[in-house]
Amino acid sequence: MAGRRNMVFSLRVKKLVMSVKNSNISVFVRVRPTPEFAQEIIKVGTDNKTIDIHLRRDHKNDVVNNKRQDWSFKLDGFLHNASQEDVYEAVAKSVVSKALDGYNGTIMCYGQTGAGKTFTMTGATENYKHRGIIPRTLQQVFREIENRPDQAVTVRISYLEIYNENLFDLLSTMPEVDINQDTQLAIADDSRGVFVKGLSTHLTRHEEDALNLLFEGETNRIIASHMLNKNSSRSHCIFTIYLESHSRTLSNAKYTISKINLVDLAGSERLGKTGSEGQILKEATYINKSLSFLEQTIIALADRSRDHIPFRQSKLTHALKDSLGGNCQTVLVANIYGEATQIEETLSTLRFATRMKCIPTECVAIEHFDPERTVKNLEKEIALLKQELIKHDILVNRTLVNYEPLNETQIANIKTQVRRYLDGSLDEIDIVNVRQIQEVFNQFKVILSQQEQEVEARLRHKYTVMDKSEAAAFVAAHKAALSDAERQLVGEVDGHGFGIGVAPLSSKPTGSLSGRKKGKKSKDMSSPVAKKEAPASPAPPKEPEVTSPSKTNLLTISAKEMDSKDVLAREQEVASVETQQSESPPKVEVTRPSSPPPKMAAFEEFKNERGSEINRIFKENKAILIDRKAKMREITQTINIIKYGIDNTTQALSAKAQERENQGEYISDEGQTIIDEDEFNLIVRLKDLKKQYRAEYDQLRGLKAEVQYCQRLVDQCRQRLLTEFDIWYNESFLIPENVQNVLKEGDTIRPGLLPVDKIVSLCDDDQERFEQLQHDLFVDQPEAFAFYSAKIKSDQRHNYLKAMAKYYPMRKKPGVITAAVRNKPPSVFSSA
Ligand SMILES: Nc1ncnc2c1ncn2[C@@H]1O[C@H](COP(=O)(O)OP(=O)(O)OP(=O)(O)O)[C@@H](O)[C@H]1O
Repeated sequence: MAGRRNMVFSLRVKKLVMSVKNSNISVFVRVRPTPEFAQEIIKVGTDNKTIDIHLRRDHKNDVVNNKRQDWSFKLDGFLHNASQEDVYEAVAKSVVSKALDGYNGTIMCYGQTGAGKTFTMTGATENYKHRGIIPRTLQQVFREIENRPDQAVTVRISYLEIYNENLFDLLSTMPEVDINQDTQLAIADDSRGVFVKGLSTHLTRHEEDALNLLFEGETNRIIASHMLNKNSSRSHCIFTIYLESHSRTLSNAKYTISKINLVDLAGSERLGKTGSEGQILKEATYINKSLSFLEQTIIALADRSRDHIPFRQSKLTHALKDSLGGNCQTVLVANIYGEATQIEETLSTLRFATRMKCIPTECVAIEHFDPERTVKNLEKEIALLKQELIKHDILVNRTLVNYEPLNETQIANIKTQVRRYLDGSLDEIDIVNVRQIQEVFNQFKVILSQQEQEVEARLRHKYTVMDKSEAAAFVAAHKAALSDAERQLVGEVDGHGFGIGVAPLSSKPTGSLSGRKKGKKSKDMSSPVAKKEAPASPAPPKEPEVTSPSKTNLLTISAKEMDSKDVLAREQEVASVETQQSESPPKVEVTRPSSPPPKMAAFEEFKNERGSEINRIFKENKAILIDRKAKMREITQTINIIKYGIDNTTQALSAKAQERENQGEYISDEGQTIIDEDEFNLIVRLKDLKKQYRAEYDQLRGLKAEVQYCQRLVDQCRQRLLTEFDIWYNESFLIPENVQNVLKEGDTIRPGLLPVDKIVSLCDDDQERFEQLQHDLFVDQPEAFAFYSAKIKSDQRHNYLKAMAKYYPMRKKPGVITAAVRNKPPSVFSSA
């Protein structure tokens, strides 16, 4: 479990996992030498790994378990009467060796007080042979370092004591430790793993340095036990060796970090047995607690289904978090007494050891990368590759190619080249190197994105942008409203369905059934519908003045063209309006009809009025379409005639050939077949016919493309005409004029695009109030009219904007661009 968690960690920090070793914690049992070894009770298997405990019923300790007599434990080795060296060989040697390869290692001694834990871990100082695992480990570490000349290994050491849940730095007395530093130790746990905050670590270059630290720690342990009145054997001690191994080859940026924890646990005997009290009781309580937490942690670690491991329950388990299985080679030495009298604690120790053995390990060596070395290596590599490239260029006669990053001048040059290439003044852009190619593409991208922005800006300027749902609603409404007119008035390709007449804006009729504002727009009161609604029309409509472009050129309604036409038209109209305002006598005010006219009649008027220009284009395009179709028919007929001629001639030739065959062929001296004149003429004719056929067919193909193109233009015109009509109709008959006036200043929305019911309902109340005010004020205070009028208009405007709030964002969003062109005159809402 812990191993899996460690794996996740290592991947997160992007280190390289060299190899994974899956196994369990190794457990050895070491018996303290005794002449009274209980041979009948403790039996060791021939494999030296199996330990059987057999208790006789009459044994005085059978109170331990009077039901069970036999226990069997399977461990990794039984060390009886083993020398310190043998113990080290069996327990520690490979762990230490692996630590230098980057694997973490932990060796731990567990057992009852006096069973030999400290002897095993630290050993005795009187006799060199009795030195324990720690001094031997230090020796092995420095020897192995000496044997690895290609590696630069740094060794650091710390020594921690945990006594009654308090942490002590056993090396805090070393001269290099800053005594002013906060000595409060705390176990911390972050992405680097577990460490003790405030614990001093000491760089050591020799075995002797390291041993000094060990002894300093041991001494401090004893002194502290006197000063603080604590029993040194009642604490847990963790001696840690930190290793960091770099390659001496500078080009190798990989390095490993590992640590070896050497743990001497406090005596594990049970509280009840000691019958202790006071200080001893307190110590025993802490030890028991921490050891039982250790046991719980071990049980949890052994259970692969457990997600949570209670490491933080005690200082000991927390400090050993990354040393108990997981990404660590862990070895436990279970120290026991050999005497029968201690069998109870021996059994307890063996049970603990067996549980420990179940903890899985997934030991991983992690390679780190030294960033400085990596950068240096890459720089070297780049320099080398550049040299290679220069040599290569010389060999293929490509001199003076620069591989450095492009400077601003070079980029500007490339930009100019790309622009010239795009406008056609440069045929090719010579390839120089990869950087230049990349910059060329980059410039293409820049230009493309600039153009996209420009196009979008132009479209936004020209069209009202609606979001899709609005557009769909609009189209549906549009279709419904115009279905009658559409069926009857548009869509006939022969051109008879439209009353097309083009009236220049300057010569617009003066009256209109739409009853629009005086001076804003000419009114055509002579239209049939208008006559019904307003019979006193003052002027008949003028004949439209057609200024058609050359018939040989197709008329398109590309956005650009329409723009220019619209601008021209608007300018003309403005001029016309100004002229009317300054020169013409005031026209008779024509009021808007109380109910909107039928759309069919209105459409006729529209085509003569605002829609005249587009109607003209539509008509001309359709005329061209009809002409091209007629030509297509003609050519098709011609082709059919030629085909008929080809078939006949081919038949005649076959007959001639058959005749020749029947009569016997004449062969010339050169071996060629001789034919008569008729046959010769037939061949010539067939050739001519085929030539004609090909020519006519090519012409037909061209015409076909032309017809398709014309058809598209006609369709576009038709659609545009309908859309404009719709807007015009709404503005002219459905949307109250005051609403249009109010919105005139806002100038960004055309009312023809909005659902009419919404517009009307917006201003009903305001309109009523306004009329009432007008009435009252004109009577009493005519001079206040402007003020109140402005106020009312402002209120109306705000009401409108409030109601329209939901329409505003949609114009900012990219969406469907509708054909509601804003720059067609005259609309109080339209703007260029
Ligand atoms: N294998 C051994 N060979 C010789 N002497 C030993 C051996 N094991 C233990 N002893 C001796 O037994 C005594 C108690 O051993 P030690 O202090 O190592 O026990 P301990 O388990 O560490 O006890 P504590 O829990 O009190 O620290 C010491 O005097 C030690 O020298």
